[in-house]
Amino acid sequence: MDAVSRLWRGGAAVWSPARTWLSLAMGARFSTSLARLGPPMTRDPGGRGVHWVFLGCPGVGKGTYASRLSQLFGVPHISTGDLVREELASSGPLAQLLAGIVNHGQLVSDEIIMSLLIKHLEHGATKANSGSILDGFPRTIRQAEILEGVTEIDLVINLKLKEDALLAKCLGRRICSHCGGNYNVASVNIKGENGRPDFIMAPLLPPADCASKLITRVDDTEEVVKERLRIYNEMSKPVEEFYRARGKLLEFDLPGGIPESWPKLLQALNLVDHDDKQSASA
Ligand SMILES: Nc1ncnc2c1ncn2[C@@H]1O[C@H](COP(=O)(O)OP(=O)(O)O)[C@@H](O)[C@H]1O
Repeated sequence: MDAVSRLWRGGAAVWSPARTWLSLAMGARFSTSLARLGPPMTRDPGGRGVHWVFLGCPGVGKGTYASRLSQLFGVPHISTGDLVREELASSGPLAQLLAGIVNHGQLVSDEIIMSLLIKHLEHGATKANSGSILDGFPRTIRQAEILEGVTEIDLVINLKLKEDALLAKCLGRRICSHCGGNYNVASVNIKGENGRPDFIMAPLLPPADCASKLITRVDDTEEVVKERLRIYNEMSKPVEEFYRARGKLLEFDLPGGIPESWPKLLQALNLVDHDDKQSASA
């Protein structure tokens, strides 16, 4: 029996050690009651790091903003999409199975995602109570329930963009095969409707060193992106409601590219002073 099947053999008895692991690794605090959206920096006098989640459709920029915030707070950015791609690139036992799922825009099973997450946490990337910013997890109600059982999430940021912008952004996404840098060659310009301003997103072009080494994700084709969007609406949209009902969801409509959106996001999170201090000491 492989590790994933062993972990999940279908019953709570088998699942509970996995939950314990996850809770230890994520520094769970069952007793805290943080279901409010106050200024994040004043929320934690005890020194507990932020426990935040990024939700949003494919291509919305979860990775970009989660990574920036994790640097700001000094907590790990955990992207399940990255964990899946790492496993795919390895010659591990799951690689072939994952390729068939991811390359068709489907979701990996909750069981496999949990096993990848636990494997990542076991390798010590996240220290107890240090906090983390999760990106791309949870993506199903089941994942959200599991997470709720093991750690207290303080805030869930739901990034939003119009569907035509999402599609253009996914199709324009490029990664430097050498340094791993993320770029976007799409130039998005969508006419505003009903008196709304036009939506403009400038390309994020690579430096000369990376320009000849760009690759496109296999799942960033038009057909697969449309399927990922459909799956998001079916499986992941309910997760928004899950957190909305708990008073933890912060909706954030991206006003444009990173230069316009980042300062507005910091404002929405009440983090402007914090970023100023960090920039000043950089
Ligand atoms: N929490 C998850 N549950 C199930 N599948 C996941 C999860 N996170 C990532 N994946 C798989 O990895 C792929 C890439 O994830 P990600 O990089 O987060 O993509 P996206 O740009 O679609 O948000 C997804 O399409 C899905 O197949």
